[in-house]
Amino acid sequence: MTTLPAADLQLPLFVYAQRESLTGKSAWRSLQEHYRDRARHFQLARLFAADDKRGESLTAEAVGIYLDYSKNLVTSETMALLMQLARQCGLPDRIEAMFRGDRINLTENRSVLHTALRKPASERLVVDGQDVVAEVQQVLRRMEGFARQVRSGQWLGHTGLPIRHVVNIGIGGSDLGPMMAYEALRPYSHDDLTLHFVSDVDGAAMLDTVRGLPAEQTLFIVCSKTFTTLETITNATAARAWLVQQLGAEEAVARHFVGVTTNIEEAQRFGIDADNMFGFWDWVGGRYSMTSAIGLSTMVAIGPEHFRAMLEGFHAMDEHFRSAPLESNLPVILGMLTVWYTNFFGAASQAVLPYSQHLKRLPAYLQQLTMESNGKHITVNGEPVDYQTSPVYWGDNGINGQHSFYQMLHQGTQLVPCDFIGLCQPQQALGQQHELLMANMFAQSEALAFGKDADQVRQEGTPEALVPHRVFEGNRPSNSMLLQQLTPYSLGTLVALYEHSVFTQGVVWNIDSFDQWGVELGKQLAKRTARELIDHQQPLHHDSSTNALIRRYRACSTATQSAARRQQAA
Ligand SMILES: O=P(O)(O)OC[C@H]1O[C@](O)(CO)[C@@H](O)[C@@H]1O
Repeated sequence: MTTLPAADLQLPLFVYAQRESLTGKSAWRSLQEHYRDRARHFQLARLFAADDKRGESLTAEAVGIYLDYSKNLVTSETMALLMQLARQCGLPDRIEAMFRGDRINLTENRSVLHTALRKPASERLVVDGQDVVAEVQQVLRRMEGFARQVRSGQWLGHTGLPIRHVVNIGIGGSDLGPMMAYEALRPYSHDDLTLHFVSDVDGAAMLDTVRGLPAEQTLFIVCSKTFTTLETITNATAARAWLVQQLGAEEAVARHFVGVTTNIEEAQRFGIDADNMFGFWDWVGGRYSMTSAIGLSTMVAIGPEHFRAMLEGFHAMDEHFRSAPLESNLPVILGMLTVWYTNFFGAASQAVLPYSQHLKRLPAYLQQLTMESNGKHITVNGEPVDYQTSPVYWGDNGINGQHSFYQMLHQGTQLVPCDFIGLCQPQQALGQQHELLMANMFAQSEALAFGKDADQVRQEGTPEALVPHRVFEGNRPSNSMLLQQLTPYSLGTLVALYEHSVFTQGVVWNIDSFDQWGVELGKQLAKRTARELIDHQQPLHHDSSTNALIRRYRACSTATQSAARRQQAA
């Protein structure tokens, strides 16, 4: 955690703080009027009936992603007002400031340069006297050398055997991106290598993973930006003990552990060899780090060439975000639509529904990206907001969702804008199953938008008593995104699309999307509580609920331990 002297914060705050509150801006007030007088009465069926080109005009396309936002509760007037709001919030300048390396992470006084991680090697970006692109490329080349050795079987374990299993130990941004990418790009993965991910400090996670793994062919990649995260260090310590016990030699650690971190000293203290360390920089936020060395497991799985293709996809979307007019800028459109539903329709959540088995971890990845970034109620000026910020992002593989929570999307009482994501071509075809999959995606967005009225239900011969139950009101908004195919490149474009949508929202809400102070208190309390759970003599000074829970836990665990001892003795 960085604690900054107040003086350090003066300059950036002065530059970026918005003097006029969001709700005082003229575009905000125009949107309020627009909502009150017109938009809250919008009916998608009527909007489509009035304009037979709507399904083609309210679309945008860039770097291989086709975005259809016509099934949203908007008109071209709404979109124009939203873009006006984005401009009044200074979005174009803020985009430039981020790409330039200004310290836009105000509360930590840091640049935000994940976009530099995917810049082509031929470019330069000098920040604080350092060419960050050159530094990035240097680490990438080391990662490539290492990945090639592991993939080709040249990197040998302690007993001289090649690596067959790679265990990524990390949590949050040091886990979710690599895990999501591994799932998404399985068809690109090396046949002889299996990746595993351990994040949870629940011992079951590590035990389940190592059970049956051949230690002599297993490599652990310990990923932690700070190298102080309790869960990761605890799991890495357990993994090291397991390895040493299995192979009977402390020296084995050098061939079976690599570290990815910004905190080289701490990783060395842990026992990771300097040669086995891959660094990155404090200007890469954890949830924005899958294109840094945190992506080492991804690179080992899919190979350096595919990893570079993924970086190119990210970069293509970065450039689009930086240069396209706001009106046709995919991340801006997506971000401003979220602002529209959150702040004017009062939507509290946003569903992400990929129609792709391989994108099944995308919603989990996006939960951290969106909510750790924008789940805040204090503006960069240090004042509480008087409007809502991040909605709850949630979702699952769309087809599975249809048989689980879509009932609520269609007939529940809450408005839940949906992002449908589909592919024109499957990674691997199986008969006509892809057509069936995509038919479902198109059908769901159509059903949500247009529903089915009582007359239609009656015409189907439905008994009168059931009619109200079988009516679909429709008018439920969604975006549909089509990618040609799921490739390393297109995955990069998709993830960068959401990164920049989150940025857009954060700029409008005038919050720092790049800190995460809200995770600290729980961590501090857990440390103290862990001591109390281990040492039952420690006095308890919590509230009465927490004290009672701890006492109950102590009693249960003591009883279980005594029973286990009795069983052993018998
Ligand atoms: O990579 P680290 O430093 O272990 O942090 C892991 C995760 O923990 C968090 O700091 C939240 O506690 C995330 O922002 C981060 O991605």
